[in-house]
Amino acid sequence: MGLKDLNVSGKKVLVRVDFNVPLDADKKVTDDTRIAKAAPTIKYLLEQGAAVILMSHLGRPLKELKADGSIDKDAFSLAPIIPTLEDYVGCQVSFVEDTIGEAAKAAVAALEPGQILLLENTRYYKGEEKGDQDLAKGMAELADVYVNDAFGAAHREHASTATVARFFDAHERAFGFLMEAELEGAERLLNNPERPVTAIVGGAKVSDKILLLEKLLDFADNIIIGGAMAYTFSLAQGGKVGKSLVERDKTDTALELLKKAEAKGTKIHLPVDTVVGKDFSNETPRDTVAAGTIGDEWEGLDIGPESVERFSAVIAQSKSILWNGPMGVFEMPNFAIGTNAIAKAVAKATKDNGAYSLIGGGDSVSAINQAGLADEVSFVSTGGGAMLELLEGKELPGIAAIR
Ligand SMILES: Nc1ncnc2c1ncn2[C@@H]1O[C@H](COP(=O)(O)OP(=O)(O)O)[C@@H](O)[C@H]1O
Ligand SMILES: O=C(OP(=O)(O)O)[C@H](O)COP(=O)(O)O
Repeated sequence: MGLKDLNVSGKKVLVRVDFNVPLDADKKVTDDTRIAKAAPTIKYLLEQGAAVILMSHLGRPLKELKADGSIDKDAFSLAPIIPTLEDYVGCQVSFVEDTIGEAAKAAVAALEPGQILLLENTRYYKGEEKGDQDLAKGMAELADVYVNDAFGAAHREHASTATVARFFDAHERAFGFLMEAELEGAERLLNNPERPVTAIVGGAKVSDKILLLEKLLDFADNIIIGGAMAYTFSLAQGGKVGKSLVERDKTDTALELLKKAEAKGTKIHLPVDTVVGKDFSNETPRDTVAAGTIGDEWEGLDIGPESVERFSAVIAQSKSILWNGPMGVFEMPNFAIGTNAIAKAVAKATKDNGAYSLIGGGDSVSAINQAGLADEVSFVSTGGGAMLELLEGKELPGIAAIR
């Protein structure tokens, strides 16, 4: 059922959004794409006379607990995003410091049609990531209607993205406008993409994404690997990776992937050089070294110039391009050069070669915005892992639950 088919007038509508946005040290939103893209659904619901209850996760609070084992509420509260959200929806947003329970119920009871309430981070509850029934029931009790517009989290079978939908009848649940647009954006890559197809994968979520790469072998002609992902491959091939971010238990997976790629005729392109730093800061001393020769005191923070040249040549030949995951720590200007150069190469292939280019992922979108090239690619997706899994041919849990 589409959003416009729902009867929402005078109803309380629970909307799962993905407001997992990057925040700086002052808690300012540094890239508001996910908020901007969720706004049309929220505004439509308000115009129809609904009271809107928003819920989202932010980061991974249970994986980064404080020393005393408690949740770091200064780091993971959704409250700091409110000013940005208010700018986009054009009205005040109230906030409750819980996702379910008495405080949330009271805040919802006070909510009038045309008003918005934001619930606190869904991941403060252990049950969220387990898809817990009781937690989902607590969420469902707050509303008459459920809308899922959190494409970026649609690959997670969590209480707020999947389980909760099952507490609503078919005429009480729908996708939001962003979710619909994302599915359309993926369509062109899913259905007979023009070849060669090149997937560019980088970023930091190595264990999340390394298994997805195997599925991409069926889909892509070329896979370019950069970011932290590349060091796990380098280590697997016997290279020295110093202090670089690696996942040692994934080296066998990496080697198997290289073998399978060869058997399937998919070309894997790994960096041949890397920019290293002494520590994880912009001002740290830096150097460029051959891949696999990183000294013990150094960590890889960007791809090097020779890799940029080789990757750009592959991108220039491509007719369909999927990119998730920055090539380096682009948040630090000294290590953003590789990511910016690849962004330029993707924009150029789109313009000169008529390639269809899709870029997805919270940080990847932030990187393309930072490079000033978001308008020069074909489609900017709010999902990274979600988009990769969709293109893998999976029905995402967040989508299945609505359907
Ligand atoms: N070599 C590297 N070492 C450490 N972190 C890296 C490296 N390269 C990229 N990153 C980090 O990866 C993060 C993005 O990863 P990820 O979450 O997988 O991407 P997305 O949000 O686009 O899906 C960025 O914050 C970036 O700084
Ligand atoms: O940022 C997200 O994913 P992405 O990094 O793949 O774009 C989503 O909000 C999902 O977050 P998660 O990977 O912690 O489940």
